[in-house]
Parts: sequence; C-alpha cells; structure tokens
Amino acid sequence: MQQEPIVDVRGLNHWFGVDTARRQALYDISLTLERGSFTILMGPSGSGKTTLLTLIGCLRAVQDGSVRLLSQELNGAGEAQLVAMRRRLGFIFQAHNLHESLTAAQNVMMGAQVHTGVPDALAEKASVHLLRLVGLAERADYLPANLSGGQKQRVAVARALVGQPALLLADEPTAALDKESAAEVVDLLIRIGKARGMTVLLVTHDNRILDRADRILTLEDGRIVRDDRRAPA
Ligand SMILES: Nc1ncnc2c1ncn2[C@@H]1O[C@H](COP(=O)(O)OP(=O)(O)OP(=O)(O)O)[C@@H](O)[C@H]1O
Repeated sequence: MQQEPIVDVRGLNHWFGVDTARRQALYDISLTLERGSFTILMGPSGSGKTTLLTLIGCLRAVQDGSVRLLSQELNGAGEAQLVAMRRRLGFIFQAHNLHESLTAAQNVMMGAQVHTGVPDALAEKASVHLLRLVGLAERADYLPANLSGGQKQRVAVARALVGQPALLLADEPTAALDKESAAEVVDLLIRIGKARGMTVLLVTHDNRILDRADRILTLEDGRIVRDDRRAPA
C-alpha cells in the first residue's frame, strides 16, 4: 500500500493585506513531499517561499485550498490543533535563535522539553546524543557566544532534531555561514534525515547547496514554475 505523503498541498492560495492593499502571495500551489525526501525551495526574493513554508509549518492559517500535514487537514484547523501539529515538526531559521544564557546542551534540552514534555534525565540523554551526532560533544557546555557561526547552527540542528520530527522545515539555514560550514550543516541534515526517514524542506537562496537536494522546487511570483528531481546519490 502506498504511504500517504508527509505533506500534500492542493490548490493553495494565500493573500496578505485587506481591501485595496490586498495582494495575492501564492497562486494555486500543489505539491507533495514524500517521506525521507530532501527538497530545496528556491526562487527570487518575494516569490512566496517563506509564506509557503510557514503555511506548511502551521505558523499561519490556511485561507484557501488544502494542506494535509501528517495526514491532517490544516485548512479549518483551530489554534490548539495547529500548536499540537507544530510540536511534531522541527524548525531551523537563518538566525540560530539560541538562548545566549544557556549552554549548547541546555539549548538542545529545551527543544526536547518543548516538544514532548519528557523528563529531564531523558531529555539530557537525548541532547548529549544529538550533540555528538552533530559533532559537538566536546562543546556541550559552551555558551553560544563561544561557538562559531557554523557550530551555533549545528546546535540549532540538534535542537530541531531532538523531538524526532517527521518533517523538518528550514528557512535559509546557511545564509549566514561560510561555504564550508554551510556544506557541513546541509550534509548533516541530509545524513540524519536519510537515517531517520525524516522529510526536509529547505528554503534557500544559497546556490552553493543546490546540488545536494533530491528535488528543487522553484517559485516565481507565487507560482511553482519548476520541479526538478534527481536520483538520490
Ligand atoms: N506579513 C506580510 N504582510 C504583507 N505582505 C507580506 C507579508 N509577508 C509576506 N508578504 C508579501 O508576500 C510576498 C511573498 O513573501 P515571502 O516572504 O513569502 O517571499 P520569499 O520568497 O520568502 O522572499 P525572501 O526570499 O525575500 O525571504 C511578498 O510580496 C511579500 O511582500
């Protein structure tokens, strides 16, 4: 039996503003994301990438069309359902958004606690494991101020993964990184994503990482204008 996709978007439209200021940002978007796939969403500034990512990520309400996420319809979902769905996702943003007063391990632990309300001892164990996975076991007790940009983003990756999300949404996660750190972060996401069967949707302008995706979706003026797939490496 064919598994339902992790994300199934049909005929999605979205508008911002009211009255004469009302502007359509997305037009009739349809796409599916299969389990374990790594998809890059690219396109010029203002083309609607973040809007689409935030709709799929339950960070804004669906106005028109259908978004099915982990087999649940988001159009018409109440705030409580959206909050519950968000807990099942992982997010990484351009700014790592780490708490400066907490160590790397504590930042990752917070991710575990927000997601699952698991006991401290278990959350700590999971955090240590994740930091090892992203190559930062030695720096678990460092504050963010004492980590490089790439290391901070790797902590953010660990934090996003600690809740074992089925879907990871990343918005420009490599924009602030040098070439080597950007490649490291993307390779980590791919390696861990494949190992866990996690689906990744990554918004980027960063041409340096395009060749790593299974699939590249291109948005222009709120429409998907290209859908390039390549055989997994
Ligand atoms: N909160 C908002 N209020 C009004 N208009 C918005 C809002 N957010 C986005 N828009 C508009 O919707 C369109 C799509 O924006 P969006 O941020 O999704 O594009 P993007 O492709 O992610 O751009 P960038 O690469 O610059 O981040 C743009 O025209 C933008 O001005």
